[in-house]
Amino acid sequence: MLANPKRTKDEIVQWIRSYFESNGHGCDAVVGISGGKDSSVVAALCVEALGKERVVGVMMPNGEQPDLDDSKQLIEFLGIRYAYTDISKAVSAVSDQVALNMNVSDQTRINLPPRIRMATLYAISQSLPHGGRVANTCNRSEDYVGYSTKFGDSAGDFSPLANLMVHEVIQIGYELLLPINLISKTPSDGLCGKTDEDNLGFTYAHLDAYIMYGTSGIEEIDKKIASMHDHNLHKLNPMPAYGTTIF
Ligand SMILES: Nc1ncnc2c1ncn2[C@@H]1O[C@H](COP(=O)(O)OP(=O)(O)OC[C@H]2O[C@@H]([n+]3cccc(C(=O)O)c3)[C@H](O)[C@@H]2O)[C@@H](O)[C@H]1O
Ligand SMILES: Nc1ncnc2c1ncn2[C@@H]1O[C@H](COP(=O)(O)OP(=O)(O)OP(=O)(O)O)[C@@H](O)[C@H]1O
Repeated sequence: MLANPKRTKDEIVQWIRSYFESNGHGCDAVVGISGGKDSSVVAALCVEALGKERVVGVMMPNGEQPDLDDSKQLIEFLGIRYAYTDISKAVSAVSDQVALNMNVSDQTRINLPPRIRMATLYAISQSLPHGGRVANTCNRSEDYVGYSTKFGDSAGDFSPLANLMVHEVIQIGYELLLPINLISKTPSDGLCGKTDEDNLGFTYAHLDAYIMYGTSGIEEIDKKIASMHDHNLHKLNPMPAYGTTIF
């Protein structure tokens, strides 16, 4: 629990400002807007840091998206510029070509859309007149167990929420006065139709308790979290490389 959400919010806003001063002077922040709390909070933080003129929200439905109105609501609420790109043709083009060679696995079906979204965000970012920097919207809880697609939604140029657990992101959302329906929405990856908590097999409350206190209070869940953490650390660590790298 953040002791002082306003202070943390102000610190992140300042951090985003400094990031852009040294890494993207004059360019725009590009945020994929799913209509969930993470992208809503990231977009709002960028607006506070850079001004609404320098934030571009990108809606990327994979065909029909039942909660598209939530993305539109956020974009309207913040008054930011936006782009709309239906990724379904790109997703099926890649998957159809793979299918000519082998069976397309469920793992591929789940992770291809976030990777196409990543490519889309960079395509938009690099086409902006003043250039852009792509926001990563992952939070600490998701990162802890690797609940993201490697080089998909785990990618980005800067990551404002990487050190905030889910319940802390919600606190920041309230601090930013974002619409309650977006902040309190049940998290889902929008990929397989299940909620995050169904997929994970534990709640974010369990996960955040484990991160804070070393236990969720349930031994079986603790083992699962520890195992996911170990198995997915490769998503956060730099890519192993042969030899000694000199930069
Ligand atoms: N030990 C290791 N060292 C280095 N690399 C390793 C590795 N093990 C796998 N890999 C590589 O990583 C790949 C697997 O990683 P990845 O492609 O990410 O796939 P994976 O971890 O299997 O799946 C991603 C999970 O994240 C969930 N997700 C995705 C996107 C957004 C959200 C959300 O709600 O925010 C959730 C999704 O539902 C799914 O459960 C393997 O194919 C392999 O290339
Ligand atoms: N349909 C979409 N349109 C635009 N961006 C998307 C879309 N789906 C996912 N994204 C981007 O990928 C990130 C991860 O999305 P995901 O749906 O997996 O949920 P999440 O981690 O719970 O995030 P959020 O709370 O923002 O929904 C989002 O924060 C957003 O930036």
